[in-house]
Amino acid sequence: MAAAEPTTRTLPDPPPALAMRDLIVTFGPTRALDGASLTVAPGTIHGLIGQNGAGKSTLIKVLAGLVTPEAGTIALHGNPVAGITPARVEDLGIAFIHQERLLVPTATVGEALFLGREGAGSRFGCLLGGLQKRAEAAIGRFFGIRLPRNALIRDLTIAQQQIVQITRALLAEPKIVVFDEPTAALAKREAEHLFAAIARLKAQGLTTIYISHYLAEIERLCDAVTVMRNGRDVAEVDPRRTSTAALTRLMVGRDVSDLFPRHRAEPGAPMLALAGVSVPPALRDMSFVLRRGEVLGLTGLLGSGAKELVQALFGLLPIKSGTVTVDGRVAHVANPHDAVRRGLALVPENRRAHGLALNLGIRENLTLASLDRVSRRGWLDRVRERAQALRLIGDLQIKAAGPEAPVRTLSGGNQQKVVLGKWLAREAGLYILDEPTIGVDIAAKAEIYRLIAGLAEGGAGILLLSTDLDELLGICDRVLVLYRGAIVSEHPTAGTTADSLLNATLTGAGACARACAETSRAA
Ligand SMILES: Nc1ncnc2c1ncn2[C@@H]1O[C@H](COP(=O)(O)OP(=O)(O)OP(=O)(O)O)[C@@H](O)[C@H]1O
Repeated sequence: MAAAEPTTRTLPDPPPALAMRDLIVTFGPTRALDGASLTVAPGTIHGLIGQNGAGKSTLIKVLAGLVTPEAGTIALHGNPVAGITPARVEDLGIAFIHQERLLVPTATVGEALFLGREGAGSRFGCLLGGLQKRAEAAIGRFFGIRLPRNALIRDLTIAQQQIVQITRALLAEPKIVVFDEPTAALAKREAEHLFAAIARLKAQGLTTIYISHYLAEIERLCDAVTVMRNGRDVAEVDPRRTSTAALTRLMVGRDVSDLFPRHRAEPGAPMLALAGVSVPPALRDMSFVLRRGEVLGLTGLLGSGAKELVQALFGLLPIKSGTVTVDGRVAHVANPHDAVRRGLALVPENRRAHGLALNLGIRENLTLASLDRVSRRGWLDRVRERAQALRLIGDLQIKAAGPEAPVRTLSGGNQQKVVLGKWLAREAGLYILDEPTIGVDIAAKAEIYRLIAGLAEGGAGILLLSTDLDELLGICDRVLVLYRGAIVSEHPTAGTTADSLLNATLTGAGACARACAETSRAA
């Protein structure tokens, strides 16, 4: 008799950390989830991608107990769970890191981490020294870094604030952490810190769900990615073995070629010229010219002054010295109203706060800034207004139940498109666009770039503030780099690489000081 073969016993696979199955969620006429499923293996970083309105946030809201599905099941680590409510989420071991910063600006790091948590204070109130020590220990344990001592939340960079927010979530010892577009507000260098932190959490055994529109981040960080389209999961793939083009095709349902159109307008007369403009303490001695038909990029790290420049041009910060010329005339822009009167359109970064009337419909929001264009002798021409709104909804692929749907019912990315559409409809002479494509999906990005190129070809001047270096190189004619309140270099985009641009933003290396001097002379 032959000797018995040694038996090899394979351990069964552990159950998924999370298994959501066949979820249905309906909002009025919209099926936000139409049989969506998501399976996440324990200890992995799992990406979730899809076009604006695909249903990603709704899926996560079901997990957070904020939306109750009409059908479907949820299991955590192999155990079915029913009736998730926001109050039970922490006990279930799930933590959510949202885009919006929810920390109190005037709190210390210790207070932000521990107050409101059980066992945080003592009965003598907050023993600040004690909290401080515990805060340092917790941040050190999870992230291996130290934050400035005694700093208030408002003194921290956005990345540092995010670290505090994540640490606060981790103190509840979750097993699953969900990040919803965590890098939207981060400069490139800060995003690197966050990626390192997420990798560290994985090494500590945590399961992460990561939602992002940046496919490069998904490819770099995630072990698997679920692609959603129209309320369903259409694929789960290994992002490291799937090309960006293939991921895009899965999301959009077709190829998106030519993300960046090349507009070929010959720059015309100066549209905006700054000469020696100072906005203390943020900016000093800024000089540049933006011509008609030109897309001029502006970039810099947080604190570089780029944001303040945009605010000053729109009359939101006082200009102390120097001159601003718009279309050949010296302009004293004291407030946003003045700015609009002079033909300036600003698309702000914080669109939800500044750009939208959330309770009004899409049609009304789209035409708010351009009522004069859709009115005749003081009367609103409803037919023209509706036609214009429908055109923009089509151009920007705004996903909604219809043109009258209240803007608050749109997904985040679709709300962004409405603000952008509102200003594009105005057909201004000079556009200042602050991070116009953050939170916007790749197909809509291509459309927004096409619209920007179209505006430039039509003779508008466009100042594009962005931290997305590929976007700057893809759409601009030139890029100005700001560093600590001054323009340090100017880069014609032809022949410039993302690496050299990144280097300039990080180090302030003044590559083309001469070119800047030339433009200021031209002013
Ligand atoms: N409270 C609501 N009322 C009505 N419709 C809603 C509501 N919340 C979401 N929707 C709709 O459900 C669909 C899915 O939205 P969801 O926010 O889940 O998309 P998303 O994939 O997260 O998009 P984005 O990338 O823009 O954040 C969209 O068509 C949206 O308009």
